[in-house]
Amino acid sequence: MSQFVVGVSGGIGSGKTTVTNAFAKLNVDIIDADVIARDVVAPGTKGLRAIVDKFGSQILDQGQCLNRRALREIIFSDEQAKSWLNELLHPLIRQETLRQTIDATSAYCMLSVPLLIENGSYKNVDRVLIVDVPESIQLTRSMARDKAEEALIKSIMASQASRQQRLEVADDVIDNSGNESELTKQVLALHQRYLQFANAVAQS
Ligand SMILES: CC(C)(COP(=O)(O)OP(=O)(O)OC[C@H]1O[C@@H](n2cnc3c(N)ncnc32)[C@H](O)[C@@H]1O)[C@@H](O)C(=O)NCCC(=O)NCCS
Ligand SMILES: Nc1ncnc2c1ncn2[C@@H]1O[C@H](COP(=O)(O)OP(=O)(O)OP(=O)(O)O)[C@@H](O)[C@H]1O
Repeated sequence: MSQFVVGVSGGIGSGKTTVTNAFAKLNVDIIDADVIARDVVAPGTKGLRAIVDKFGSQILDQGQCLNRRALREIIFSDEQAKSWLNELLHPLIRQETLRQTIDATSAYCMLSVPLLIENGSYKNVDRVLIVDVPESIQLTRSMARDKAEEALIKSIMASQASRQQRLEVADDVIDNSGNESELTKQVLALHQRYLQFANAVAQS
């Protein structure tokens, strides 16, 4: 198991995946809750069976996989449906996240969790890294990436912690309002810092 765990979070479209991809290039093991959230509803899983029982087979696409866009539109306009989905998936995601964290072998590893603040899991990591951009950038980048309506992205943002709440628990902040080369500089500096922390823990 890695000696040191950095929890990474940020609102929708802030750049978590872009940031963790940059750390992965430096051979840091990444455990990504969004990726795990997809695995636990893959065809044949009990997660997908429960979703089909609840919403009917119209929630599947033609290839019998989960139609994620359709489910996204349901849960971010129906509070009860969102709570139901969270209660189904969050324990499954937590269990698999823990398993992958134990398996990580890099000097330090990164746990990328969109809801790190909301679900309290920031208390279980050694350090909290927040990827920060103004809300206007979250909105434009998410809309461009997902070809989504402004109202949908705004309703997802409203269901997440605020920028202020995230910054309050941050140990480190990446400002991702600039271009990718400005991002890379910040990643390289933090990588050196995290290696030092991991070494200090290993020697203690
Ligand atoms: C609703 C789903 C099917 C939409 O899938 P889609 O491929 O369109 O989006 P994706 O999974 O890439 O999520 C995009 C972003 O939406 C936000 N988001 C997703 N789920 C939630 C949630 N339950 N609450 C608040 N924000 C969320 C996060 O910022 C996430 O990074 C999917 O997000 C999902 O299964 N959500 C429930 C599980 C969950 O809470 N995942 C995120 C935290 S682990
Ligand atoms: N510095 C940047 N400049 C321009 N575009 C960027 C930058 N960083 C990220 N992006 C783009 O913004 C979009 C959102 O980034 P990314 O997918 O990494 O965010 P995320 O936090 O993982 O999002 P989500 O919460 O929705 O999973 C992507 O299309 C990405 O390519």
